[in-house]
Amino acid sequence: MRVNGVVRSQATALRSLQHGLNSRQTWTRHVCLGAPHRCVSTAVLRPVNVVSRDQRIQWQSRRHQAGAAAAMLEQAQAEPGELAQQTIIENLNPEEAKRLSMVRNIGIAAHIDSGKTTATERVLFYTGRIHSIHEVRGKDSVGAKMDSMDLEREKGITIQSAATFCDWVKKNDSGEEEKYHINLIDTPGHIDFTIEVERALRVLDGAVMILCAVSGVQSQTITVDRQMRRYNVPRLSFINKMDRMGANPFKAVDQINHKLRLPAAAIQVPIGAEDNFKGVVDLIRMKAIYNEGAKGETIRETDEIPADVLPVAQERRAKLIETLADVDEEIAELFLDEQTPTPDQIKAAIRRATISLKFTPVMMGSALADKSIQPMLDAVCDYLPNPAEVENLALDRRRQEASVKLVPYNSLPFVGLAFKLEESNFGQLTYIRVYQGSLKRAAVLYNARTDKKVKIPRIVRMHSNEMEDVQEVGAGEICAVFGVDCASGDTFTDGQLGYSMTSMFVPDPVISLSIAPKHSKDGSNFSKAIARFQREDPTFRVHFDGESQETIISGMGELHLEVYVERMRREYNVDCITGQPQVAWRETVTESVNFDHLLKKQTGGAGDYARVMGWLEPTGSLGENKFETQVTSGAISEKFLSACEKGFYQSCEKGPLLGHKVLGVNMVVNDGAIHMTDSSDHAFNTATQQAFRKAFAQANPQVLEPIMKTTITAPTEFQGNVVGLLNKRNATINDTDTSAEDFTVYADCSLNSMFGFSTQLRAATQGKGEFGMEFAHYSATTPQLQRELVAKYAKAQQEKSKK
Ligand SMILES: Nc1nc2c(ncn2[C@@H]2O[C@H](COP(=O)(O)OP(=O)(O)OP(=O)(O)O)[C@@H](O)[C@H]2O)c(=O)[nH]1
Repeated sequence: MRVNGVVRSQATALRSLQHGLNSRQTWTRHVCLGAPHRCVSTAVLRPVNVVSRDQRIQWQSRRHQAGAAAAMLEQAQAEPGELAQQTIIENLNPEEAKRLSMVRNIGIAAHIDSGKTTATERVLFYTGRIHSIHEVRGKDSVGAKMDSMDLEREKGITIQSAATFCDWVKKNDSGEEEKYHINLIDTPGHIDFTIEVERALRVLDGAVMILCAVSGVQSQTITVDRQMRRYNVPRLSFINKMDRMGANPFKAVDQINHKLRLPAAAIQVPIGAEDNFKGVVDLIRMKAIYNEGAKGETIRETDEIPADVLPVAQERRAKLIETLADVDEEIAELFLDEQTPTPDQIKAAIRRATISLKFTPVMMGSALADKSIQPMLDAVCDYLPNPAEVENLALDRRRQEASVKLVPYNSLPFVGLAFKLEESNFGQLTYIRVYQGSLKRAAVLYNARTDKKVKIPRIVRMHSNEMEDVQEVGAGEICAVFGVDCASGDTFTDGQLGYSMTSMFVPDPVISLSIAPKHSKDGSNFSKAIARFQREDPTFRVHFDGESQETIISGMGELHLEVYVERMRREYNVDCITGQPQVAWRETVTESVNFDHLLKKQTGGAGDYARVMGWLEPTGSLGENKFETQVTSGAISEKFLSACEKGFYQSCEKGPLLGHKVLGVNMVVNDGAIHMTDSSDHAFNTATQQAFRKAFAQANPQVLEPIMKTTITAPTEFQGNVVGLLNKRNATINDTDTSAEDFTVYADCSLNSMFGFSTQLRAATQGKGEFGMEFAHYSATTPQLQRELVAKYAKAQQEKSKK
């Protein structure tokens, strides 16, 4: 309570200081509110009227920030979760609150080919960041700004997320122009590049989820939905491709409600559709909005809603209010009192409900036809949170990992997260989200993981593959820095705080293949490329299999690995030979088995002697392996025990059944014996590995296979065919959503059974079906498959040993 007492008295002092500042007192007061002497004292400095007004404001703001910052830090640490950050900021520093209220950090995420890059191109054009529009796979062969990699432009897909920023000038409710600063990340749609979406959503405050007006919620929309939920990201939905034949935005709205189980309502209705799509009606203000000019750059708003659209607009407006009443108390009360909310009340309710993740407002347009992108930008500013409205937590390593709120306040000690690494022509580029404090050029930061100091020589703001140097980046913003050696997901502080932020979810790779450079002269470039890709992409893993003498790369899917092989050729001039893609099998044990193993080689010269005893057992979960020592007799020294531990973990890298990794195994060493001269680290390491192999074979070992959460969507007439395909693959169907036109099946399928599925699905649905897969968990294979795999591996081993 004492802590709270101090905080409360500081808050009171700050309120009176605030009051003083607001009433523009003639004398400044010196305020000191930090530990260890927390004091509030007044001291006459000098009459303010002898300095310029600007300087006075600067002083007041600086002094105010220092005091306020100290109190806020104290409060954020003492009472995590108790005060809304918005309240802290608004109460303590109106200038900071104003700055932050004009910042939006957003991502654009969607199913493949929904138009994310095309929409982003319009956003950049309308905000003046680019001066002409280029299409994805457009005839001018330039390609969209955000698909800067050659391979992206050729394939017409986004492979890497690209960051950019722009300023959007928007009229507020009083008709005044306000400039919003938007940091934007365009993410790939393919599940193979899902880490790009994960890390973007980890650091963004809001997102625009794009859907296709014809296809609605698709398999990858469901994955993106899951990812947005994982990081609590509020979102707007934008139904794109309203110009396409068969566009049906209301079907998509229903699907968001039913398939994603997220309350959604249209806040616009279309004027015309398909070729005749002209614009939208804003249901909040009941105005028709049209894009005019060669590239839709001029917005014309009118009160005249076409007569044929008016009934739909009225009906959908009523539906919007009804949906809001379900998720917002203020609207619910008005609804119960049979009052019609005002446009301001509706907007405020949409903002509250969107930020609290209870609702998504749905907009519609056509990026390709340059329609309705500007209202989407207005909505980003109106309904998505600013950095101060999002709760970001860190763990305080100096206080038993207590969780603390980060406050996006420039004068607080710096905390930032390195969320993405990228090699550039000027060296390694590290993308950082600044959560607290500001980042200045030449600042010295500490890496919370390694405790190493780094100096920041250069800070840039990214605009796809171009960059703009800046001296400082404020709290709540996104930037990139050069010259920082770190891993993706590292936290940086200025050394004052022992904070560390939780990182993003990194899915396990599920597919692997062997790879080698075609020509031995390319060895060094090959290694360089492999090292770089691994540093940049945590889902791309590489290991060298000593036995087969092969380099094995693993990733999220065939396309993922294909892209890296292709990038080696283009960017490093290395042609590669690759093996067949293989499932990333795992191995485990299902029973507990005791072991007592003696390694004894004492025939002349220095010998090897080590005896290890204990047991091998399943950990109970298919997670990390564990090694325990319970040697009470002193039979094995600590030094040799750590050699045993090493031997155990080495064994887990290459399981005895198939040579794949071992999961969920616990090895306990509780006794053993040493020899005065012949025992060594090497002997204990080897003895442990031998004991492991023997015990593993007796502990009813089991091959595990990756099970994929699979979502398949197709027109309803093909439901029977699709279910038939799944049954053939022994899939477990968990759920089905059926509508008049299409259906979605949610199933668990083993990855091994899904090779070639896309071709068969295409054949079974006349090319109209699509599917998405995401790793769910490992599960035991059938005994028959296990026998086949083990036999195949044993045969391959025998052949190798004959050579
Ligand atoms: N008819 C129509 N086509 C569109 C529209 N927006 C985008 N497209 C087309 O859809 C295709 C995919 O567009 P992209 O912008 O690359 O889609 P994306 O979501 O960024 O794609 P990935 O990042 O690869 O998942 C391109 O051929 C676009 O020209 C639209 O509003 N109407």
